[in-house]
Amino acid sequence: MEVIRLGYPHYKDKNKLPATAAALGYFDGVHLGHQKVIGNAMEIAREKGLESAVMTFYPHPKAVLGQVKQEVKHITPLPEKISLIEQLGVDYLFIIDFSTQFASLTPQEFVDQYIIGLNIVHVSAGFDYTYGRMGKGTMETLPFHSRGMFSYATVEKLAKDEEKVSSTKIRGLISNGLTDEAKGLLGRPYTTAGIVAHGDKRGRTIGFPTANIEFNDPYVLPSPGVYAVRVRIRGTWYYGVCNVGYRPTFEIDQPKRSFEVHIFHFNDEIYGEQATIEWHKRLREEKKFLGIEELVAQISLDKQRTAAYFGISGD
Ligand SMILES: Cc1cc2nc3c(=O)[nH]c(=O)nc-3n(C[C@H](O)[C@H](O)[C@H](O)COP(=O)(O)O)c2cc1C
Ligand SMILES: Nc1ncnc2c1ncn2[C@@H]1O[C@H](COP(=O)(O)OP(=O)(O)OP(=O)(O)O)[C@@H](O)[C@H]1O
Repeated sequence: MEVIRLGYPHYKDKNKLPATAAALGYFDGVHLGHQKVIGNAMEIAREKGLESAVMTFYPHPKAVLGQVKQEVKHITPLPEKISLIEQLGVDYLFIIDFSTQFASLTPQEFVDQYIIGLNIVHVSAGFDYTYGRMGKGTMETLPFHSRGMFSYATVEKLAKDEEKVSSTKIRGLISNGLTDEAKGLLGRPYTTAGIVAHGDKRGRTIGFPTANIEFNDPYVLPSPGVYAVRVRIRGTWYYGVCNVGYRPTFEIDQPKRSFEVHIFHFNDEIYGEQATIEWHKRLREEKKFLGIEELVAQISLDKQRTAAYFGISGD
């Protein structure tokens, strides 16, 4: 897949770009609804003998337009979005630098400069796609703005339990601990990539060594609790059980949520290495135990439940 980054204005010569069928949207999460839209563009590309493309934006429009104060939390920070779109088999990815100048283009200017001007000859987008200043352009206005220069397909809503599959919905599920439901809308388990940091080394003393994972990318993170997970280290997936939270039993008053995974059948020294957590099922809330013995008994149970969930041996 060729990645083409563009600003505003852009200086691409339309005649040097292949004719593409492109899917348009922000695509955080590359969820099943997004896959339907991208799949539609790829199918039409095949039928019409075009290259397939996706057009997305960076950073998030809400961050640029000042609708959210903090950094926008993502299901898939940009590198992961790129890799997932590539895995779908898309030929070209246009990433437009979303600036206030770009956002102030009228719908017609956006269409002229970023659709017709990029040699996109077919557009696939969802029923609720909007474009141009204040999102004034919609799939109803697209025929008018197209000037007859490209074809278009409106992809119908993909819903689950009568609710639209959306990035917003999935972010809500993850931050409420419903990672198994998020899996059903993403079409794959939710993953977050981080680095193994030094913890307090208390885990070893209680018989359950843990890897303390720090996430530097702006991920939506699961709520406090204990989760059945898989962890990828040096290219190998392991099963594990992860505690998310503040470890109230130790009354350490830590301000930051920690992510500690006890990895099954694993003893290597991995500080500073990359670790990707694949979030499966939340098993329980994080609790304050009266003593270490109670905590240890509970962690043994958590391990057993995790093993049962994955259908593996619990030793
Ligand atoms: C599966 C699992 C469940 C845990 N559940 C809790 C809990 O409910 N409450 C709590 O205070 N700590 C809980 N812990 C966190 C332990 O307190 C933590 O692993 C210990 O403090 C070691 O941390 P350290 O290696 O950073 O020193 C859990 C840890 C694991 C691995
Ligand atoms: N469930 C869905 N069914 C059909 N099309 C969808 C669906 N979800 C998104 N799309 C389309 O996919 C493209 C990307 O959408 P967008 O990035 O806005 O995702 P979203 O999940 O709708 O996000 P948000 O929750 O922020 O509204 C758009 O063309 C949009 O219309």
